[in-house]
Amino acid sequence: LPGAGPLPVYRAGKGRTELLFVQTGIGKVNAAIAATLLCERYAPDLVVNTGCGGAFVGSGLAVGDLAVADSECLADEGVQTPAGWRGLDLIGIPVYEGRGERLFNRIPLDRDVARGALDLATAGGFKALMGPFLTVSTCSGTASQGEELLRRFPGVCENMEGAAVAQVAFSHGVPCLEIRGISNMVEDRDLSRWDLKGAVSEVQRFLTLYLEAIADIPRLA
Ligand SMILES: O=C(O)c1cccc(C(=O)CC[C@H]2O[C@@H](n3cnc4c(=O)[nH]cnc43)[C@H](O)[C@@H]2O)c1
Repeated sequence: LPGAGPLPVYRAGKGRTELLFVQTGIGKVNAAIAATLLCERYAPDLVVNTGCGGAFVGSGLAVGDLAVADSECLADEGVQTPAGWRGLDLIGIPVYEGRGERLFNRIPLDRDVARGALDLATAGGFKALMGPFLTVSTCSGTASQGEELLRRFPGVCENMEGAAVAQVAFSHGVPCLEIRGISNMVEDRDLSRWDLKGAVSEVQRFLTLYLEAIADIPRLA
């Protein structure tokens, strides 16, 4: 299908449902480009954002679990003041303004869609939890950075794309689901404790089930 430059769009699906796939690449800019392309060119009924993420200690999540976002957050967009970090409300300029809403750091997601995905995951035997996600530009490689982020905002896991996709979908009025496999804990960086492949394959296993459930298509696998 027509993509944008190096960003191809793949189509799949049978019956009345069309599934479009884009690999965003890492970070908020790539994610926003991909989400904008999908929303502008294809007017989807739902955007699903997936990948892996790092779980905060104390969230109840462990490596290999699934995390469903009930909201997203631009967790490092703000001001470093002598008295500590402050969010965009200090500047007073929202990242989005429209439909009676002024969004600073927190980006809403569709709670019914999130709840539906969580219920399906739980019923399907996945270990899954729902909560707020934090999006960062710098992957937290220390436990103290994780604690700093949780002083700013509540969160169960961090990632590097979610708030961008959520903001683009929200501004287009398209519901958005974000679900990630947990690849690591937010702790002092130790790659021997990470499982990127396991996290991605677990969330892909769930999404196969999810797409069969929401779309009018025969079994995908
Ligand atoms: O620290 C490293 O050397 C390293 C090696 C491989 C991959 C990474 C990543 O940070 C993957 C980033 C990618 O995955 C998401 N992700 C996964 N865990 C985290 C995290 O703890 N904090 C933020 N993002 C994470 C993220 O959305 C990226 O797409 C690092």
